[in-house]
Amino acid sequence: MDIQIHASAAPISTKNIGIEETRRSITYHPSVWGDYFLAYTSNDIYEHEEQERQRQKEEVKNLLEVIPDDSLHKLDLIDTIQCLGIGYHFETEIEKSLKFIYHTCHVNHDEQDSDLRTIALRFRLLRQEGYYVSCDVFNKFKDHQGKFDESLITNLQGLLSLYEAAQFRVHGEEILEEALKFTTTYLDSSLTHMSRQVSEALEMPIHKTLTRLGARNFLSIYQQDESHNDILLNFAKLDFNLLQNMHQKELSHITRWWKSLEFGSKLPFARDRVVECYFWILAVYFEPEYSISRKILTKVITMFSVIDDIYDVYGTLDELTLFTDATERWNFNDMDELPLYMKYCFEALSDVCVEIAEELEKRSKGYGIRYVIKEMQKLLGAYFEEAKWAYNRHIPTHMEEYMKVALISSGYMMLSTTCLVGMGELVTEEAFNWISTESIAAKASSIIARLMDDMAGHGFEQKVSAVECYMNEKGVSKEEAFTELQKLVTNAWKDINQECLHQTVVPMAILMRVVNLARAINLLYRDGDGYTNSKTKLRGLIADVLVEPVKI
Ligand SMILES: CC(C)=CCC/C(C)=C/CC/C(C)=C/COP(=O)(O)OP(=O)(O)O
Repeated sequence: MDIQIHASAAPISTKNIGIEETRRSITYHPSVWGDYFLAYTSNDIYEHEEQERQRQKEEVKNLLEVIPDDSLHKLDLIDTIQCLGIGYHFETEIEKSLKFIYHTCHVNHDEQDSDLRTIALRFRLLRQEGYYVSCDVFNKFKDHQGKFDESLITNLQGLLSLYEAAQFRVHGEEILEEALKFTTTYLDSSLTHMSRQVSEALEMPIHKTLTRLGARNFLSIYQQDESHNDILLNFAKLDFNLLQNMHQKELSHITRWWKSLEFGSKLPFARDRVVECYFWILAVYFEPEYSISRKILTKVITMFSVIDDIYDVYGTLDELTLFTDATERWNFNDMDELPLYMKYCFEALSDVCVEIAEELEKRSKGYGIRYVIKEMQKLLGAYFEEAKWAYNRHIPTHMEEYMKVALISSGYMMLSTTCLVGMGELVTEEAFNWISTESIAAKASSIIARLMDDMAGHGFEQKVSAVECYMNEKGVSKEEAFTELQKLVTNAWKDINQECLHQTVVPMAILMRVVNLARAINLLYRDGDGYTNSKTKLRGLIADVLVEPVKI
């Protein structure tokens, strides 16, 4: 762990004590990347590479057209295309095929002659697309005692497919709970030629995998598979590298913005994690059409990382009161009372908001800025509430009291709302309204973010967390609290799965941003706070996606 908490860390009353002595302080490790990405200014994609991409894309499209929708090969082809991270090129074709597959498998009840692998694969591909398929399709794999048939344990492909399908379970689907236990037990103990694929799946199922990381891993697994298709493999490699080029260039631009703020000298106490923030947002959208969204959301999350450090670490209670008041009024002319470091921060945040407003105006969606700023203000208010708890050494007596504030302070409601910016025609006032008030998935994603962050930070973060609240309220041990909070995280995933099966007022493309936010937090926080301590695991993941090209 690379965080050092200084001796004067405990929050204390500021009365009669010099401001500097009352400040909490934590030393974070410096940026892993520094100016590394600045160099990628002009790695333009050459015309001949773009032409080659188009040519190869047509070949893959032909494959999709040639294989009929009622053939089992079609399921495999769609799955491979999606795992290789190139599904975004063929959304229309895949959507059309899955629609056909959904209607025919429903109407014909033709499950009788399909094996476990096929049924589970079809189930997953359809649920991924938002189609409800009953989990009763797995009943036939149970024995007369109502348990999964032991003979299935030699069918590794089937088990793996069932394991991946079970990730899409919603509340009350007992058979999928059993399926998950059954498959995990046997996959865990399997040692076969499939072992790399199995161990990667156990580590991170497809449902929770970030598209770019998943593509990178699957590319090497697929390449080693003797039955691989060269058309798919070559296109996926080329596309991976061309996208990487584009992302590097964006990151160069964002690094320049970050350096221009000079926070390293103006707010030296704050975490310097702009590259990690970009990676976080790349998980939310990686496609070329969302370049502006990525730029904006990376700036927003980077700003809130600094602001989080102001509230959690550096700011005194008096300063935080002034800052919260000023941001509540959102008036940049009345910053005189703020300490200089807060002025710098507020100015930078305001500039980002002006950029957001301009972007929305360009597309005649000017109303969106109201929603964005309102969510930011709610977030700042929640940060302030938590700072007061810390200063007053208050631990909420009930989880309900804590979660009311902590769900907002997770920042995920604000990010879910702001991620609509730059999403073009998909964005409507209804969508803004729905995400910020009604979406079950956005709330679930916030629960996942808050609880995973609290479990990861337990024991060394100085702020109140769900772990202490739960232990206090229920009178249980830390271990029991972790088990229960983990269950809440699992349930939140079921909420997300459920909402993705309903026809909501927003298109699936919007809902997927919220799902992707949950995937990002799961990756970054499941083995501790991988964001703050980004020198080890996260550094490698960033290198895989943003530094190392795939060997052609
Ligand atoms: C993890 C999380 C809740 C992320 C929400 C998204 C968001 C606004 C990210 C900005 C960076 C940030 C505050 C990371 C969490 O730091 P931290 O672990 O110090 O967060 P905390 O102060 O809320 O515990």
